[in-house]
Amino acid sequence: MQNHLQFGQIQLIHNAVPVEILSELYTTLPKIGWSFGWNTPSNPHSRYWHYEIGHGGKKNVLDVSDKVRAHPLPIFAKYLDFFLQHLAPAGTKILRFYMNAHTYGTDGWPHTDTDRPGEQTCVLYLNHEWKPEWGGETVIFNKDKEIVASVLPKGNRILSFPADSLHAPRPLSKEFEGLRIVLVVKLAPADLSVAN
Ligand SMILES: O=C(O)CCC(=O)C(=O)O
Ligand SMILES: [Fe+2]
Repeated sequence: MQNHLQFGQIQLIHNAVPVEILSELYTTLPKIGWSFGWNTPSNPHSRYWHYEIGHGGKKNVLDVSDKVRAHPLPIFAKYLDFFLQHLAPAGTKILRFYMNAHTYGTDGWPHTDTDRPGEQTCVLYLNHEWKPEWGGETVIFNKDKEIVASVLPKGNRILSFPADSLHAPRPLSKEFEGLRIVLVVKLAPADLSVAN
């Protein structure tokens, strides 16, 4: 089914990306110059690894697709085009586009991605293999701060959820010796007012 991503829903899309795009992403990952120190305003002390592609911050309401397409590594434009053509509803705007990575000890923290209602976050997981004992789930909370979704970061799945809902990447266990990598795209629907 095409363009089945729905704003306002929590959705987990399996085998989300075609194998050509996925394998190019995997071969690109070792070339990424990660920088350490990214954090979420809800806890500036909880820092982790980050690689910026779209250069849109939390307050951004403008489409950053052109910046993604201008990135020197062409795979990000390929992912973006696939995403817009096959997953996102017509007219979707791309507000943010980046990669994050966590190692053991660099805990995620509960946060919202925006205060503006109607936007959506899509997390593509980029670890080939994931074992339950490694932890690192993404959890999503409801308004009563109860967990309503908990998803293991298995490669080639996209978790899509309303960007103003509280969520967190959970800590990794000491057994996990690698990088837990995600490519995150934040979206606004075609008809969303950008007045706020
Ligand atoms: O890594 C995750 O599971 C979630 C990422 C996230 O919440 C974010 O980048 O805003
Ligand atoms: Fe987030």
